[in-house]
Amino acid sequence: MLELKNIKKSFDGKIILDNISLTIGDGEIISILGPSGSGKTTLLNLILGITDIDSGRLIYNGKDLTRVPMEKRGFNIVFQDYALFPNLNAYQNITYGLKNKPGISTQEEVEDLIRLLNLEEHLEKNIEQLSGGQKQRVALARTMVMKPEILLMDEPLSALDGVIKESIKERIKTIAREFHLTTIIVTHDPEEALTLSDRVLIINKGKISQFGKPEEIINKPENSFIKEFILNQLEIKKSNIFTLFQRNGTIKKEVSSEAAV
Ligand SMILES: Nc1ncnc2c1ncn2[C@@H]1O[C@H](COP(=O)(O)OP(=O)(O)OP(=O)(O)O)[C@@H](O)[C@H]1O
Repeated sequence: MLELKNIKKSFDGKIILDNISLTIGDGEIISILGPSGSGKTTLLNLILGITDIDSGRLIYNGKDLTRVPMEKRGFNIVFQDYALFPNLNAYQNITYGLKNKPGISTQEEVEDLIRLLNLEEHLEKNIEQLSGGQKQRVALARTMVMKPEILLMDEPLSALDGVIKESIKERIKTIAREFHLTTIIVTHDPEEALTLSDRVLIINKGKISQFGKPEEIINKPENSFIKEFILNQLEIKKSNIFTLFQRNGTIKKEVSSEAAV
């Protein structure tokens, strides 16, 4: 269990995160959702340990990690740009971390992960020969072989589109379930957050706006920010799709106008 207690962070005298308190259960998939500049990445970095917490406490399974350095927390991150080594092939990237911590994953476990992420055919390829989705899977495998206590992901789907996005989303869910791995994902996309996670943490201007299951957020939005910003975005998306369908003549007029309201 990961507990955040009254966490505060300022940069240059400006409060970025204000009194963040929440508890995340083992094996939960959590999305941190909010507009640009709301403090999502800062919160992820505080949990990871690359940014210091000003005040408040971070507790993992009863142990106070607030001042514990990043490398001793046992959490690991998949960065938005994947941060793969361009001079190494896919397999060398996946197993890179094992050089410093040999034996953390057995050969069999590495192979299982490669299979789970469907990377068998791509192991010999250089990084520039991989598609965005393949790079994302290599980055995920590289992080997973290190058996993180908690998996952190910063905008893992933002560089992907359509079918690839859906397939990576499913793989993240599979990995989290299979390994009973607490997974915390930053996103600015409500649809992504609501379809990927067990619970969604919505932050606005550094404060928690709502923290709940996707159905609670949809059915019981707690304040006007959730209603106006988050649900509005979903409505706009829906209505854009229907407008496009209507323009293409691929949907009946009466259905589209009802759904677009
Ligand atoms: N190292 C830093 N020094 C000074 N200000 C910072 C630093 N890191 C972040 N900030 C500021 O903190 C605020 C929150 O940034 P953060 O990156 O956490 O937001 P975000 O919600 O992840 O935004 P985005 O969706 O645009 O990535 C921003 O105003 C940003 O300029």
